Amino acid sequence: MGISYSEALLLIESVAKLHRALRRDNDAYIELENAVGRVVAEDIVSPEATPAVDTSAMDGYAIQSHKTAGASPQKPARFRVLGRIRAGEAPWAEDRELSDESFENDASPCIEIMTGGIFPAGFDACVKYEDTKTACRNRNGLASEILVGKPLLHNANKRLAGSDIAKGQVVVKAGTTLQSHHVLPLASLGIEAVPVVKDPGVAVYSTGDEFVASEPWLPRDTNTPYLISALLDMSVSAFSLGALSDDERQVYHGLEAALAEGHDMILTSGGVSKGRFDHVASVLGNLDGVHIVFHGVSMRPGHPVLFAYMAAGRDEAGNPRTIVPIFCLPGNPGAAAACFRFLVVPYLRILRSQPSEVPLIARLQQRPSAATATDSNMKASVNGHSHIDGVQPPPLDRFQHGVLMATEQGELVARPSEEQSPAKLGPYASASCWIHNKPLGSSKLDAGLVECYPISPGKGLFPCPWVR
Ligand SMILES: Nc1nc2c(c(=O)[nH]1)N[C@H]1C(S)=C(S)[C@@H](COP(=O)(O)OP(=O)(O)OC[C@H]3O[C@@H](n4cnc5c(N)ncnc54)[C@H](O)[C@@H]3O)O[C@H]1N2
Ligand code: MOO
Repeated sequence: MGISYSEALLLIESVAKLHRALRRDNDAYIELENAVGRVVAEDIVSPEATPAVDTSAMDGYAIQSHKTAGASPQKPARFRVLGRIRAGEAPWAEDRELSDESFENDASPCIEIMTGGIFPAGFDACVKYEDTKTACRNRNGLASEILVGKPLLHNANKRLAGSDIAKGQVVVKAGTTLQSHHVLPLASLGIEAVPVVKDPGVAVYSTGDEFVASEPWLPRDTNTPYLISALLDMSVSAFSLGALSDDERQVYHGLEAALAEGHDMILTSGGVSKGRFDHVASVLGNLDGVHIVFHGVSMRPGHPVLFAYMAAGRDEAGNPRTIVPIFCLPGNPGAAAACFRFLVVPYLRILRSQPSEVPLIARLQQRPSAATATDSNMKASVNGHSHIDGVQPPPLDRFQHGVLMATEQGELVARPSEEQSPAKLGPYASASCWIHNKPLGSSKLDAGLVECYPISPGKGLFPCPWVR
């Protein structure tokens, strides 16, 4: 009958945490530009405050704002231009050569300044060119005196030193998957290399005679290409080990070889249910050092799923030196996909120090026919197990693919795909989310609300077409 999905997650978490602790030494620094897609291993802390100095946010004139108090178009404040500051120039020095113009009236000083120019000491605001009038020009035709027709606030159009990132601030948290937008603050701090988690290498086997041969009447292997691409989508290295036939000895030698090859994880699909040629569970039970954690989870699809690990070597404290987790996913492609998304992905996230995913909460748009069919299924059989033995099965978690949409009222709505059979793959082409229907009474959500996750594990954003 297996265990509940929440129990399975707890077991996965405990193995993954131990595995993570054993791999921590492999974290390394890599160049910022090459780190996009990688998971940050430890908090990245700002070594300094930015910007380093006060700069101008506009092209115009650095002035003392109090000199504009009471200014109006009829009674503008008058400034004489002492000089010019460009971006990239050293800070304005008091004794720098000033304009040789002689001024006939009692104007206040100002300095022409370009966006990004270092703000000169003693001036506290920048008046944009557009808000000034030129009163006099020098021999070169440049403004030597300007008029300002409205009051300016203290610090207007000025970027203050330290106003962006503070020294010691955590800029990117450990567990973040680095994306290009993170490069903006990191590059501004001069950070050229970042600490990243060593990505695991995952080996993938298909099982089944139907995938060893190639005949027109045989189905195509969909699970291995899917698993490889979903792993790559998460920036995890993935290798196909091909297909194993439904022969017990072949399965044994195939798994034994994969375990010896030093992969960080092994995924198989097929051969874990109750069929006469389903050898994966019995083979794993006979392999040295392999411990089966669970076989069977009360989830739909995917209930035959198996999770095991091989522990190798022991340190002085008795902890294994290496752990190789083995997820044996059910053969039906929809079941393999759901088990990957909701059992393997949580394991990989812990292994890479990523926080657990936070679902979007949406209103479930249930079709009347679907609700009736689900209810009757649930009554007849939970999880493929009938109640004839009188033992109550664990509560059932259901995972459906579908589309997540936002209404014009701003409400998120999850619409399950019409067809949810684990052998039908057409609906995946238009699905954008997984919908997690928790067992009755186990969800903290209001009735009618469900948790939704991106259909692709590596993407944090949902495509959200508007409902028309
Ligand atoms: N008596 C029972 N029979 C079945 C049960 C059960 O509880 N009692 N569970 C059903 C469920 S649910 C699933 S899911 C499947 C899983 O079975 P296996 O993991 O043993 O998978 P296979 O028997 O090898 O294959 C099942 C099905 O999936 C196709 N398949 C397998 N691998 C691939 C692949 N790489 N790419 C595409 N398709 C694949 C395979 O051809 C079969 O059609 O068991 C049910 N039976
Ligand atoms: O794992 Mo099966 O495909 O639940 O239906």
